[in-house]
Amino acid sequence: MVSDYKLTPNEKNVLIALDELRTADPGELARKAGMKVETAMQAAFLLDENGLARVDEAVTETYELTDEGKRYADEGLPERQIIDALSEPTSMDELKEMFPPPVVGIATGWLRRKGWASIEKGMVVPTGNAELSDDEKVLGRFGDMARTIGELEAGPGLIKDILKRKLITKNEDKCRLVSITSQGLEVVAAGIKVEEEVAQISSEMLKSGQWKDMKFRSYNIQTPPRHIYGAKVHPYQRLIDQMRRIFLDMGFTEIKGEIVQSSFWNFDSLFQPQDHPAREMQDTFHLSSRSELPLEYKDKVCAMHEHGGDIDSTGWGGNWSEEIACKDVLRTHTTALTIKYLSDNPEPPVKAFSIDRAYRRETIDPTHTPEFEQLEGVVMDKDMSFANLLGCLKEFYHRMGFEDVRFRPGYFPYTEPSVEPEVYVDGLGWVELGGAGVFRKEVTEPLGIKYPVLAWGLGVSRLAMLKLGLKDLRLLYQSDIDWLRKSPVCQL
Ligand SMILES: N[C@@H](Cc1ccccc1)C(=O)O
Repeated sequence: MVSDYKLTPNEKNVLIALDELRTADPGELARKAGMKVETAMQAAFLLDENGLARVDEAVTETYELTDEGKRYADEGLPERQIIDALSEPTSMDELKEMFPPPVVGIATGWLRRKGWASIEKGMVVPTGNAELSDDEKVLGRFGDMARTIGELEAGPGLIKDILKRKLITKNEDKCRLVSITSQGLEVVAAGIKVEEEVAQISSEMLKSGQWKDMKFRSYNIQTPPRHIYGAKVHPYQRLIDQMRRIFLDMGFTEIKGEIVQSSFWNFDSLFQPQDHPAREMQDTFHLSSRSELPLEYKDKVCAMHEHGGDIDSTGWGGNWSEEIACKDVLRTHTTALTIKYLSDNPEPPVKAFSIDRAYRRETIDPTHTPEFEQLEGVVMDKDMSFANLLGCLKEFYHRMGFEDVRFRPGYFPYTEPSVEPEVYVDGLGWVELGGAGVFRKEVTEPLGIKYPVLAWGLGVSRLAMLKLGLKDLRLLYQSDIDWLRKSPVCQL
């Protein structure tokens, strides 16, 4: 048994109060023990842990009248209002003149159900028996207060019917009850001495020697401390920063750019045909604004699309429309940024990356959001080869902690060859993480780029899901405080 010397003065006072009350709600208990409710409950929980008291949680359900319910409680239910006004068979049309049509609509069904009237050939015929019905009795018992089902003297079926009519709402109130256990009673019976305990020693006490006669509160090193959650960087931002760091460490320059891009930079400069399905309304956010087309490139891009320009290519054929190219879109990939950057910086070497948002018309689900981050990068230099591309991506994924990386053949209108990098994750297998390739001549030539360009666009949120063990990527954007607190700062 727990002997009383281990109890704090608050626990002792609460126990003494409980000895008299036996069972009490927090307010009562605090009043009796002469302390604040929080202090009393803190002590009650400690007593509960030691088996001297019990804290129970109970849920009380109460019901309250809605505005409509209040009105009917005063004026009578629609069926009551109607039956009181009828002395003889009356047609529905007449009723609708006497009462607002919604009231008539609601009432007729109930008139029949309650046996107050029958409906015969469009006429409402009173049966002559319209005693106070159970639901009316219940409505009458509220008197403008929240009531329990017991106070309302109603069965669950009746309450359900009235809830369905939206005349009342249900509230659930949680309340606690503290009661003393037999062990607690024994402790009180054995006698409790309440002594002030000192939690902190002061220099005064030391100087005066007072401390010798004082009782000090002992430490309980078993009590789990309250969790303290320090401020920290959002886990998703932390991963983004880590990816950025890796590319900066590898000697890349970070580039930034506009979210709104012309179709020219988002699609045409990347040799994406103007009838490409990705350009359709259902895939892309189209804007009503337009941009000027860059004079130095537009004719060359046009020639490349229409007939392959001056290189050994057939182009896509047909007419390339300036009208389509100047329409603005929310960038559907960050490749729009890298291609523009390359056209501004055609001299080798170029090593650039961006980590930023892209926008596509996706229906939101656990693995899709209309806004998402991409990690885009390009390397342009003399003698760059496809093997350099694979090496670069492998290095990145290794630095992100993925040991096994492989590449599957892919297709993008702007790269040849094209690949889709995949990493191996225990329990999931190979997971695809974006696209990469070497820019086609059809892309580089009109922009005056003379050397091979290695390019990639990687999914960032997918990588974050893998690193953070998430099944739903929406969590990355929702700032769920509980998840944020629990997510560790160091990922192993
Ligand atoms: N832009 C492509 C990725 C990609 C970028 C660069 C080269 C090849 C592919 C996408 O969004 O899916």
